Amino acid sequence: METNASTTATPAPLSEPAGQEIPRDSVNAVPEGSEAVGKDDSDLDSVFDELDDNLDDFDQDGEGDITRNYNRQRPLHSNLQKPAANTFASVDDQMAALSKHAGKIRLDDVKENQDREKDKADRATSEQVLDQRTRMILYQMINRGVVSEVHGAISTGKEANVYGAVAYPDLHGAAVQRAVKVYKTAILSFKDRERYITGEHRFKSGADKGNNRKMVKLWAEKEFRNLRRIHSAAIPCPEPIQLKLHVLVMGFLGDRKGYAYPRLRDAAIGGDDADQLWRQLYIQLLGIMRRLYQICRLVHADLSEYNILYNDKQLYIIDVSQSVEHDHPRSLEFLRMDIKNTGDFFRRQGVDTLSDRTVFDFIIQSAGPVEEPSLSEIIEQLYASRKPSDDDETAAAEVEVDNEVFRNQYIPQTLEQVYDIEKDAEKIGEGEGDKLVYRNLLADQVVSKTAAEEQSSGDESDEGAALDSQDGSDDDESKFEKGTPRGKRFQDKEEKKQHKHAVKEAKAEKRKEKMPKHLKKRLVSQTSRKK
Ligand SMILES: Nc1ncnc2c1ncn2[C@@H]1O[C@H](COP(=O)(O)OP(=O)(O)OP(=O)(O)O)[C@@H](O)[C@H]1O
Ligand SMILES: [Mg+2]
Repeated sequence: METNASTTATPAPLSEPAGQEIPRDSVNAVPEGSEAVGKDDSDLDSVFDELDDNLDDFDQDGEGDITRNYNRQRPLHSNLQKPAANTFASVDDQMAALSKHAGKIRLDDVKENQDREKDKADRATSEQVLDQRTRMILYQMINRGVVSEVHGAISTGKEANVYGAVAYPDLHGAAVQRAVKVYKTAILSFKDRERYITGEHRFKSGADKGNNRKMVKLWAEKEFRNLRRIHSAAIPCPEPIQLKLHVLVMGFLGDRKGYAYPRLRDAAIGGDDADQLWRQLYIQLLGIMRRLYQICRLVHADLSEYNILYNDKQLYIIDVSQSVEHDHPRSLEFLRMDIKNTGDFFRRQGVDTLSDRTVFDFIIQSAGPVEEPSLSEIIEQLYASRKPSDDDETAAAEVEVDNEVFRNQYIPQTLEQVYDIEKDAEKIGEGEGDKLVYRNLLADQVVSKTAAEEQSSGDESDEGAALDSQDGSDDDESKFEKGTPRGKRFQDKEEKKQHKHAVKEAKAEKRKEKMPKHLKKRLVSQTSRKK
């Protein structure tokens, strides 16, 4: 049956079925460090190593509709490869069969965004731009109906190209736009990206620096998983649709004609109420950042006006391949960078921004709401509680100074990294724990697990599961306000306020006397080590 030697050498099919962990170390039959693409058939084995999962692929992430639609659509694809035939076909045969889709990849069909400068050189045929493996993956996706046609590049970047695509998920339905992100496999810039992977528990096996192709696959995987989480948390972002090696298909953020929404940087926001809208968008973004952190347990780590798309008063988060878990050893540092970059941008638009420190605390503080409109209300309260200054200029200068200090402050991520534990412990003992930059991470703040964490804990194996936190923010808060009686008895506002005040005072009193257990433990062990 198998006449072709290269097929005999094909490794056992590695499937990436629906909603399951994507294998971290899936082995491609690619020699280490090999970058030449399409040299021989064995090089394409990894593309064809999932021959029998044609239909399963559609069922990921609760994409049951797509499966149904696809099945309904099957008669249309009269010349579809049958899974059984597929399984035994040689790579050559499959390539020949799939190549019939060549005409459906028309990269010269570029939808240019008026605001985006696009070089003529970007327009190119798929043969010139896409390597053979990428083309095969796209043909396979076309064969399976994930996309029907791939059009021109929406963006050509250093690390990835994003193409517009069209799909017909419904038999007689309208076309839907999709975006296909193709990571470039022969790039060096991925090398600096290791810092995002190292320390990430989801990628314990780490990055194999010797093999760019594996590295790039890891990035695509990371982006796909992060998108799933973010999308499940109902944070506006592209819907993750399918991943195959270094090719990621996602929902298209743009209009029906195939024009992508502009990046926030290019958004045409003008008119009389522009200032108000910019402020509104700033507040919206702070809420998104908090939700990312608290619900998705992620820090974007490359958040800026370049990785946010804008349409109709709504921000969309994109480009999340480098996003890290909040227990990543450098996540707080990345968060601080995100706060700085986005804050700088909004300040340039004339928005009166909060200080970086205030934003940082707002994002990482586990207590408090994670849903709108409560999020925006809290932010307004943060504005209202700012120290009054004589004039705007003084206020801005003060914020600038505080930002500088904050940006240069050392942020310990774990107690292991606390620079001078004795001194910090003393501060806490003297009731000055509030001055510590990591105060929101101390045991008395992170009471046990937060509601958000409870909701999302264990979702590693079920990333697609809804990280549902839609229930009222009051409920969320109640979980944090340990010991705060709620209900009718406290409905009276004044009484409630007094009670809150009393609890706060009692807590402060307690803090004065009590050193957090883990700090104490560490102190004790340190002292005993010294002896
Ligand atoms: N789902 C999408 N819908 C519409 N446009 C998209 C989508 N995803 C990405 N884009 C467009 O493609 C551009 C690049 O995407 P992205 O930021 O994810 O890639 P990148 O990793 O930054 O690539 P590079 O760093 O190589 O430029 C975005 O600025 C955006 O204009
Ligand atoms: Mg980007």
